[in-house]
Amino acid sequence: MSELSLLWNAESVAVIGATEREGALGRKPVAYLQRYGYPGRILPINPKGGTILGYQAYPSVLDAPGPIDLAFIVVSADRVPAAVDDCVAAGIKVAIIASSGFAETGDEGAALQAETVARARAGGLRLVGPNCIGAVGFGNKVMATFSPLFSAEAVVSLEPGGLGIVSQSGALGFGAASLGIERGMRPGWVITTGNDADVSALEVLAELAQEPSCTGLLGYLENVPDVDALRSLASSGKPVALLKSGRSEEGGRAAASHTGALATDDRVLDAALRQFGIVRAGDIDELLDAGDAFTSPRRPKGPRVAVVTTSGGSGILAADDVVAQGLELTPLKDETRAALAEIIPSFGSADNPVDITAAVLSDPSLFDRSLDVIAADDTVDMIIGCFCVMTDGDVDKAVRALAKVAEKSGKPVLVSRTGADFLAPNARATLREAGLPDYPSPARAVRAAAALWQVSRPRATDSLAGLGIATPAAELTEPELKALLADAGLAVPVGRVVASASEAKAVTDEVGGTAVFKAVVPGLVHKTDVGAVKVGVASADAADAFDELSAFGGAVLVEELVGEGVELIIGVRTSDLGPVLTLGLGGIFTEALDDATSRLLPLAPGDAEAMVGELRGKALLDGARGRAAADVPSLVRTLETVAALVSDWEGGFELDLNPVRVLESGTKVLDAAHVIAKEA
Ligand SMILES: CC(=O)SCCNC(=O)CCNC(=O)[C@H](O)C(C)(C)COP(=O)(O)OP(=O)(O)OC[C@H]1O[C@@H](n2cnc3c(N)ncnc32)[C@H](O)[C@@H]1OP(=O)(O)O
Repeated sequence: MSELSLLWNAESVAVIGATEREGALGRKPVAYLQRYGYPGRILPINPKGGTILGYQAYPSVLDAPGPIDLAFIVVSADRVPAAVDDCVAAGIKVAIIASSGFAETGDEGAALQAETVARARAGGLRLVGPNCIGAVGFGNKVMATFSPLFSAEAVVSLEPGGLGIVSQSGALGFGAASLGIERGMRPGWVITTGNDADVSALEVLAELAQEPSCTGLLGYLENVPDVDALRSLASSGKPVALLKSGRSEEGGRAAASHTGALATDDRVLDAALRQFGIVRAGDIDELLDAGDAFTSPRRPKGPRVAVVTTSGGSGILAADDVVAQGLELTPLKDETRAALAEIIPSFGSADNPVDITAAVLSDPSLFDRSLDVIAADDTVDMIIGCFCVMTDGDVDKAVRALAKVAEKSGKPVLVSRTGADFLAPNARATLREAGLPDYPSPARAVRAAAALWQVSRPRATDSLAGLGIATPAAELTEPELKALLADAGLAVPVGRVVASASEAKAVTDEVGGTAVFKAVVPGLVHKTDVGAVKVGVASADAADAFDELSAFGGAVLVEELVGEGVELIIGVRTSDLGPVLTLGLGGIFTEALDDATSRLLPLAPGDAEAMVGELRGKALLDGARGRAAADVPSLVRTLETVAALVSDWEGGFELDLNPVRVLESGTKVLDAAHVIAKEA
């Protein structure tokens, strides 16, 4: 058992700063442990000793009978380091520091925090917090918190479930948990980690994921997550949704390259979470909605959705959302549609979204018959039932049919129910008991379905091999970089650096009589903007072009004029999460088009192909408007080669291949720049 799991398995809890003083935060953990019937030992710590809420109090953890599994520290910040020393001396392995007054307050608090963490680490004590509201493991009734949530009757009588909620923000964590409980969710754990000074929220999530009874995890993070911890969390196989604040920092980071502008840390996090099969929630509702979807044990085998509705309007809204969320609205098989046409009234629709109409209210068998046919269609991976105003009686009938079909088919069934609770006061409970996630709008139901697909889709685990080419020691000029790219197996234009006008003419003739001339000036990234590139120089003009570009003070590169194709950018930059590969459409116009996709490296098989597929303008590669199709397989190989090339490079660089031109046959890197980032 890892020490972190003591947060919910502790058989003894010391409350340092426990007091009987009414209203004091140090009273609450003792009162909650007592009220919830904590079966372990409760050890109030207070210099005055005596008894607190009937329990023997001790002046220090060193005076209390050991072993002590968990300490909850709730004394003023200046007293915390000494309390931590005592915990170390008493052999305690995990302490929660609820006290505020640390890094969140400024430099002095940060120093106090660093000192506290250093003492704990030296003594083998893990610290949760400071500036948090504690941790709760419902199963073992470990209520190490002062959150007022636990004084509510609804929570005292809560039967614990398998959902874990972990939040850096204490108030938000318990606030979200309270909203979840109000909906009927049954969390098993709520853990808050405050400043994440030692133990991070992500580490707690990864630890909870190891609990056999944990069925899903929701997290709120403020810090940029550690990529290895994310990977290990993802590899647990438990469904996870994360809400990460700080999106607005997007674009705030100054970047030397186009890739830097396209792959901001927030976008990289989006890409990483997608890659790892973790849901990124946009707000608290979405987080809880995903949590509700996770509680159903059924997982979709694919992204194809059938919408069944009694309301044409909500069916159409759901269909729009299915597409917007990247799911697929299955057209259904011919035989399914034919069978539905026999069942559904003529004013309904046997096409997806399937409208069984309000006639179902007088003939509930319509539910069973139509759902049976839909669920049996193997082009259907998930079913979303969209209903509007319903009474409890209507809900009962729908739920019976929906639960039966979910059970029989093993396919997830989600419900959108647009109508007030006062019309159907028992509906929420009925749906929850039947294991059917229930949402107030088609958009929220579909978003939850997308979350379910995100955590269920197969993920490649192997990664592609590296090429073993070492990090360039310094920023390379374009010809040097192209030579390195060519060594790695990438196609670059034929050509070379020339030393004289006559050599410039000779190379122009060698490459076909018309060439591209470029000034080679170290540090000059956007050459076209300053006239340092001449495209389509004829042999007769080679000498003049050479003289003109020599004026930039560097060497001159003469290259073949590469034919028409689709221009893209391929870039790699190191982010807080590690190296990230970005593919963007548009070459030099890529920032304006903002059509880009990223993956953390290393790539797994299939990733490069998926990236190409994610471009909104992918149709350009397929040969839009009568143009020849571009060589997509060669583009995929190019991406994989770039990923393999940089796999052994150390952090702190940006590599821009821009433009990369995909031809009818082959893909060529027309220009490339390598920048060593100022701050690695
Ligand atoms: C909101 C969010 O989302 S996250 C933020 C979460 N955290 C918070 O909100 C906490 C904010 N408040 C604080 O940080 C405060 O400093 C608190 C609540 C931790 C402590 O407040 P104070 O009452 O000033 O603490 P203080 O250190 O004086 O003592 C508390 C009790 O511990 C006792 N105590 C003092 N020293 C010790 C010690 N070394 N060991 C044990 N008990 C001690 C005190 O005697 C007192 O008990 P008493 O009232 O019976 O005499």
